Amino acid sequence: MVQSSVLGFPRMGVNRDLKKATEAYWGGKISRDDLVAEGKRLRLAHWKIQKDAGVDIIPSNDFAFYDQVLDHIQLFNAIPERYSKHGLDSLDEYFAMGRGHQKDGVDVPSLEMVKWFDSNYHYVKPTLQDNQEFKLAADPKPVREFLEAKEAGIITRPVILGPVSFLALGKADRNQTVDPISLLEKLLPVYVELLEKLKAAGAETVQIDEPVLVFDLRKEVKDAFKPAYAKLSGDKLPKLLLATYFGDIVHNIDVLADTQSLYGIHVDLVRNPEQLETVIGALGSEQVFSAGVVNGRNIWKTNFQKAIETVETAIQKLGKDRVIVATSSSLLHVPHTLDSEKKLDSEVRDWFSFAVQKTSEVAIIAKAVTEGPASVREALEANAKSVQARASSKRTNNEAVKKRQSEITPELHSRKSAFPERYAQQKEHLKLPLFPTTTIGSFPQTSEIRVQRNKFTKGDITAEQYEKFIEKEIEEVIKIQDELDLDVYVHGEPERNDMVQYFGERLDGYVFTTHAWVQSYGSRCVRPPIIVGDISRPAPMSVKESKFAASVSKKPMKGMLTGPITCLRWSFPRDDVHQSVQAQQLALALRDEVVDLEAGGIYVIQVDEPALREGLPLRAGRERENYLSWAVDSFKLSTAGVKDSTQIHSHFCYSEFQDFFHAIAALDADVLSIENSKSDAKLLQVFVDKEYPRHIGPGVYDIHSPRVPSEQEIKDRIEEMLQYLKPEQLWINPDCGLKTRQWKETKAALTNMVNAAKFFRAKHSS
Ligand SMILES: CN1c2c(nc(N)[nH]c2=O)NC[C@@H]1CNc1ccc(C(=O)N[C@@H](CCC(=O)N[C@@H](CCC(=O)N[C@@H](CCC(=O)O)C(=O)O)C(=O)O)C(=O)O)cc1
Ligand SMILES: N[C@@H](CCS)C(=O)O
Ligand SMILES: [Zn+2]
Repeated sequence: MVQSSVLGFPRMGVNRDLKKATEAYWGGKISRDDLVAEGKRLRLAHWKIQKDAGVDIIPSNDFAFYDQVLDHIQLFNAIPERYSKHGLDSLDEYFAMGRGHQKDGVDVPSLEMVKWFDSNYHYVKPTLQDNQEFKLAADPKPVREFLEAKEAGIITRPVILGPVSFLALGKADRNQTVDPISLLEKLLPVYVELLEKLKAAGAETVQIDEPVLVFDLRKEVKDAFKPAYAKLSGDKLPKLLLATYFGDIVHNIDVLADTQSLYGIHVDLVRNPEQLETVIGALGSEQVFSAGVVNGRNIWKTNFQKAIETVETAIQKLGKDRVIVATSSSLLHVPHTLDSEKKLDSEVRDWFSFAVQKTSEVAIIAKAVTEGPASVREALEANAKSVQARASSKRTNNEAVKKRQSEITPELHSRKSAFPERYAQQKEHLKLPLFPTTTIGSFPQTSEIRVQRNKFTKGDITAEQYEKFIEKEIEEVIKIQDELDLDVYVHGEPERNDMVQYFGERLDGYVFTTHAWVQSYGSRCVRPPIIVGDISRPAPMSVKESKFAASVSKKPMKGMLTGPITCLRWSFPRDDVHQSVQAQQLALALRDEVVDLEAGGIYVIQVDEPALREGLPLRAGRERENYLSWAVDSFKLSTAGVKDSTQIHSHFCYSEFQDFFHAIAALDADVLSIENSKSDAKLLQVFVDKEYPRHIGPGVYDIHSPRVPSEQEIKDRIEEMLQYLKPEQLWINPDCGLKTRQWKETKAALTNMVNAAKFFRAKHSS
C-alpha cells in the first residue's frame, strides 16, 4: 500500500500556546515544570491530530522549545564554553544560546540566528571550535519524544537533522578557523549512538534531513555524504529515509546513487516536480520514494488530480509499496488550522488548506492511489470543485492594475540624477552631522499598544479613540528620541501589527486572517496576509502617521515602508501568476505611497527589503539572475518617483550579502542599513572592493536579545567598521527595528549608541 506521511508539524499550537508558555517562563510567571508539561501536551495533541486524520507516518522530534537546529546543538553537546561554564539548568542554557542571557551575573549574547533556506523561519547556527568534541546528551530528546509518543500508543518516525547538513549549516566561532565539515569524523559516532538508542527504543525508521543537498555544494561537503551514510547503516540502526526540500537534488544525485544504506529518499515535488524521473532513476532496487506533493510552504489547497497523477507516475515505476505520499517539507511554515478562521470570506476560504487540513490531504491522496478514487470520491469531487472555483473567480482579476502594468516604461525605474548630485542636494536640505544616528523604524510594541489594538479590532474602542492613542504613542517616542539626541527620527510604527500584515490589510487583492500564525523565530510568530488577486492601493497607508510625527518633531522624520519583495515574500503569494507580476503590482502601490509621503513633507523615506536576500534562488545560475533583475526593478519602481533632495533608505537584516552585493548596489538607495553586529566586520570588505559610493549603516548592536551593549562595545564595533568604510559614509544604527524589546533596555542601548557616535564625531571633526 501507499503510505501517507508528514515531515513535521507546526509546534505553536492552535492559539500560539507554546509562545505564551515560553514567554511566561522567561518572565518568571510559570515554572520550568509547567513549561515542560505544556510542551508535552502540545506534542500529544499534534500527534493525535495526525493520527485522527489517517496519516500513516507521523513525525516526532519535530517539536522544539526554540528551534530544531538549536536542539541538535544541545543534543550533540556542541555548546560553546561561554554558555556551558555557568552551570545553568539545561533549559536555561538552551535559551541562553537562543536569545542571550543577562541575569544573576551571567552576561552572554545569543548565538547567531539566520534564515532557514529561503523561508521566513530562522535557525540558530551551530558555532564550532577548532578543538570541537561532540558527546550525546544523557537523555537524548529524539529518544525521549519517541517513547512519549509510543506510550500514547503512536509509533512515530523521529526526525533528525543529518550530520552533513548540521555541519554545513554551521560556522567556526569567532577567532576560530575550523572548517565545520572537517569535524564529520568526530560527529558520526554520536549519530551512531543516537540511532542505536532510537532503534532500541523501537524506532524502525528515522527521517534524516539533509536539506543542504538542494544547494550547490563545495567539494568537501559533497564528498562527505557517501562515507557518512556508509557509517550510518547496520542491523543495530533504524532504516533511514533521507529528506530534502525547498529545491531539487538532481545536481547532487550522484552522492545518493549507490548509497544502499538509505532506505529511501524524500524530495520536494511541489517546488521541483521535474526531478521525479531522475531521483527515481537513481534509486536502488529496494529503496522507497517519498513524494512531497502537498505544499509545506503555502496555504493553497492541493490540486488532488495533479498530485495523484504525480504519485501514479512514481507507482508505475516502483510499485505501491515503494511510494510514500508526503508533505513537500515540514508544515512548520504554514498556520495550524483553517478551523480557527471565523471571519474569512467563504469564497476564498474554500481555496485554503492549513497544517491540519494538509494532514488530511496526504491521507486522502494515499488512499486514492492505494484503494482507487472511488474510495475517496466525495473528497476528490469537492476538491475539484474548489480548484475550479478559484480558477474562474472574478476576485483574482483587476483590469486597471493590468493596464497600469502594461504602461510601465524603463524610465520609471531610475532616479532623476546620479548619487553625487542627489547627495549634494540632500546634504543641503537635511543638514545631518557626521556619523548620523537613526533607528530602523519600530520602537517597543508594548502590551498596552497590543491591548489597545485588540480593543479596536474587536470594536471595544472607536477608530477615533484608537487614532488618539496612536498619536499619543508617536508623541512619546518623539520625546524619547529628543532625549536620546538621535539625528533622524522615526515615528516608531505603533500603529502596525506587523511590517507586512499592516500593508496587506490596506491593499486590495489581499485577504488576511485572525489566527493563522506561523513561527518566525523562537517564540515570535507572524501572520502572513494572503495574496488572492491583483494588488492595488485604494488609499494612502502610512502618510497620516508620518505627517503627524513630522509635525511634532524638530529633526528630519523618516517615513517607513515595507518594500515590494518583502511584502511578497512574507505574505502567502498566489501560485497562479508569476511572483514577478505580483511584485510589480506591489511596487506600483508603494510608488504611490512614496510620492504621497514626499508630498506630505517627509524627505527621508526608508523602504525595507529584508526579504530580498531570502528570495534569492538557492542555486547560482540563470534563475538567480532573473530573480535579481525583477526584484531590483520592483524596488526601483517603488522608490524612483521622488525628487533628488529626498533621501531613500533601505534596510536588510542580513549579513550574508556577499553573493548578492551587486543587487544591493543596483537598488541605488542613498543609504543602506544592514544587520552586521553578530558577523565579522571584515564582511564589509566587499563595499571597499566594489568601491561602493553611497552611505551605509551596518548595525552596531543585536536587537534580538534583551542584552544591553556597553558604550565601549559599540565604539569597538565602529572602530572596526572604520577600517572598511569612510567616516562620511557611515551611519550609526542598531541591526534592525526595536519592536521586540522593552523600553528600559532600548533606552539604555540607544544612549550608549548615541554616545559612541558622538565620540567618533568629535574625533573626526577635530
Ligand atoms: C523583521 N522580521 C519580520 C519577519 N516577518 C514578518 N512578517 N515581520 C517581521 O517583522 N521576518 C524576519 C524578522 C522576524 N522577526 C520578527 C520579529 C518580531 C515578531 C513579532 O513580534 N511577532 C509578534 C506578533 C506581531 C503581531 O502581529 N502582533 C499583533 C497581534 C498581537 C497579539 O498577539 N495580540 C493578542 C491580543 C493582545 C494582547 O492582549 O496582548 C492576540 O491576538 O491574542 C498586534 O500587535 O496587533 C509576536 O508576538 O510573536 C515577528 C517576527
Ligand atoms: N522597519 C522595520 C524593519 C524590520 S526588518 C522595523 O523597524 O521593525
Ligand atoms: Zn530588519
